[in-house]
Amino acid sequence: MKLRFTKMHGAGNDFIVIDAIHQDVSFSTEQWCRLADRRFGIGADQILVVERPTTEGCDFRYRIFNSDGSEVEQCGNGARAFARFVSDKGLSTERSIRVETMKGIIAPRLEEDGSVTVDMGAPRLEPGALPFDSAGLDGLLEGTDTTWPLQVGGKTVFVSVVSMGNPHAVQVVSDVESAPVEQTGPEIEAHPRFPKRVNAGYMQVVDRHHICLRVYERGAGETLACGTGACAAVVAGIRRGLLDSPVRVSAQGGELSIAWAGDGTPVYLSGPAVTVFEGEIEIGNT
Ligand SMILES: N[C@H](CCC[C@H](N)C(=O)O)C(=O)O
Repeated sequence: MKLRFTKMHGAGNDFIVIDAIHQDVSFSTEQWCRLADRRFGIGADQILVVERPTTEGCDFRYRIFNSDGSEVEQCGNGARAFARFVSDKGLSTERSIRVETMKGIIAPRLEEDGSVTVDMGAPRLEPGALPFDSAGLDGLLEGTDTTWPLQVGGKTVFVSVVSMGNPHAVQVVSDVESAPVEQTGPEIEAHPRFPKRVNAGYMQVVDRHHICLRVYERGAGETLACGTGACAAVVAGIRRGLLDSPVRVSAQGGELSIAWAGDGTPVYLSGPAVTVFEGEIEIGNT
């Protein structure tokens, strides 16, 4: 079958976006992987699928597939691209929309300056939300209840665990450029204390309103930016008394802005959403 798609990115985190309202899109894991493959397919970190809503009061349903074919709960950079896509394609005439995901409802808003701001919902910090197996660990590091000692590469690293719908383990490093992302990212992603795996964040605190961040993403490897990773890092930094909202997040692919007013309130993610090209691809039946 011929599949129409749009290639997009948000701060270098790149996506294939598919209108599944006007196309039949029910692919196997292998087909998702082939589409995302940078040599045998189109190439992307994630594939974003636009569907009709199943929840009252929502405008769309938003499904997310990592490049390894795994379907996941949330994608922050993708939410901005999603909002730009449905507007540009005339699927919505509203500047603000409500979108249901596997884990909750998000609300992207198209801004006058071309950026997109997303209400990503409230973070969850209890280990069971990720899930994270904290059995036998003494998590109260520096008086926080989000930071836990994790055995990685024969050493103990202290990670803050935050769920933005999807799971994040964020550590503070002195310099992101020299952080062991490639060496320890895969081990943290697949760590047995994260039964559904985890996104591994490495955050350098520049000042109380600015961090640099790298993320080794679950199911995709290191990406040039990670929206939910930026949310999780700022939440962790604020709770550890290192940051004050709003926070500028410098990723390798661009800048994001995060605002959070504290426990029980939503995290707001702002940043770019760029269309790169439109395309069609012939995809086999298996
Ligand atoms: N790899 C993530 C999904 C994509 C998140 C990221 N691209 C973002 O912008 O939030 C996971 O498996 O939870």
